[in-house]
Amino acid sequence: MSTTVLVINSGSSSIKYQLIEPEEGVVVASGLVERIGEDEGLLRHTFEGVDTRLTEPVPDHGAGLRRVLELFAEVGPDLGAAGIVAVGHRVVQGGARYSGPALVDDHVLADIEELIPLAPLHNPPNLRGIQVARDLLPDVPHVAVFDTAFFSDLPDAAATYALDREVATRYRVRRYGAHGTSHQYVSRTAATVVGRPLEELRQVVLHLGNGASASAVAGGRAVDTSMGMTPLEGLVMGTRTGDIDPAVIFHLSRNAGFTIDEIDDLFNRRSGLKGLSGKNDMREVHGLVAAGDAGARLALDVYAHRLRKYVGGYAAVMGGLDVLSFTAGIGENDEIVRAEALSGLEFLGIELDPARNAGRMSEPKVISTDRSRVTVLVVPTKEEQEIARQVIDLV
Ligand SMILES: Nc1ncnc2c1ncn2[C@@H]1O[C@H](COP(=O)(O)OP(=O)(O)O)[C@@H](O)[C@H]1O
Ligand SMILES: CC(=O)OP(=O)(O)O
Ligand SMILES: [Mg+2]
Repeated sequence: MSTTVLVINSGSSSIKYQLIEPEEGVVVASGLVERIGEDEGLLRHTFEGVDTRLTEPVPDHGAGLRRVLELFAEVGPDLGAAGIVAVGHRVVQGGARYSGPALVDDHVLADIEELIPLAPLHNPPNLRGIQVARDLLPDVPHVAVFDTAFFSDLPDAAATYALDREVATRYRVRRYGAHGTSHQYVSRTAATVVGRPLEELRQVVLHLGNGASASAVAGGRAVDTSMGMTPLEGLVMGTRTGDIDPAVIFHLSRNAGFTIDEIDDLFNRRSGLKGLSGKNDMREVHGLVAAGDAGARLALDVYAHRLRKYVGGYAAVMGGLDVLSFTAGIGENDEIVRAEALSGLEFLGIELDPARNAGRMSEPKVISTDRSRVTVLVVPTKEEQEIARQVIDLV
């Protein structure tokens, strides 16, 4: 029986999981619980090429994870006999304390709980996932792998808000970033794909999923990233505003009678693509655009405009650009967004090849022309496999 790691990625409304043989890079089983907390939850469990799909209410992340472990017992593989040496947990916010993975103990749990204000949508389900998994699999080590770790040594100029220093220090207000496991994996993989040393490359990574973020990676080190103190800042996302003038908060509070919680809900859950078009899924936005919907067209324009600003800004931060990679649900699958995000950036040396850009990618692929000065790639992210690798390194 080979060594396996169970990886649990508890998102704001979903749980993704994989049972992985890290040395061989083999995914033994995988699955997804979506729409947690809604009327009907969706579950998919894949083992030996067979998909088991279920629709049933999943009230919260604890219930979702218990159901996942039942599915392992019902459909296989048997977790007791699967050779699990550790469980890896994605945790979004590790604050300034964690620059690498950590063996979960009571101190680490207390830290994750204490950091909830800095990732209110993500750390609570992450914490719940760890608690339930520890109860159900008490005999193996559990490891937390933090989204913020890759950004823990961001240059001060990029990490610091121009805010009163005493207030910022006392309340730990700075930029922590997120999606770091993905940005790290993709930037390292991109160097391999272009066949050049990581140390030589100035890279931009665009992680475009439901949450979305951009990073500038110079010589393998993150030098800037678009998510800030929380995963609300930066790019336009499925339901989040990304960058917005903070004075909008004062305005809505003073002049429109919104409470702080209502503004939080508005910015995090009712904005972004959903706020502009009514749909948070990019596939549905395209459907509306094709039917001539003006709100959806504007949503796509705002989305692409924001991306172009970040690409240009990060090229300026690094004094040039060698490699740009797209990843995550939209980045891997959406040729229209990829093309619109880079249109007009020929002056930076970016030239997309329409034929190479066409279609959905499940393997790393070059999508720029041979004469493009910047090599543009699609690199499917493998957050779960990267987490498993870091877990094995630690235990
Ligand atoms: N074929 C596709 N074309 C365009 N967008 C897609 C496609 N498939 C998925 N997406 C987008 O990817 C998003 C999910 O991305 P993913 O990286 O799985 O996000 P998360 O990890 O944040 O849940 C969906 O909300 C949708 O907008
Ligand atoms: C940090 C973050 O936004 O994560 P996700 O994309 O999984 O919501
Ligand atoms: Mg994700």
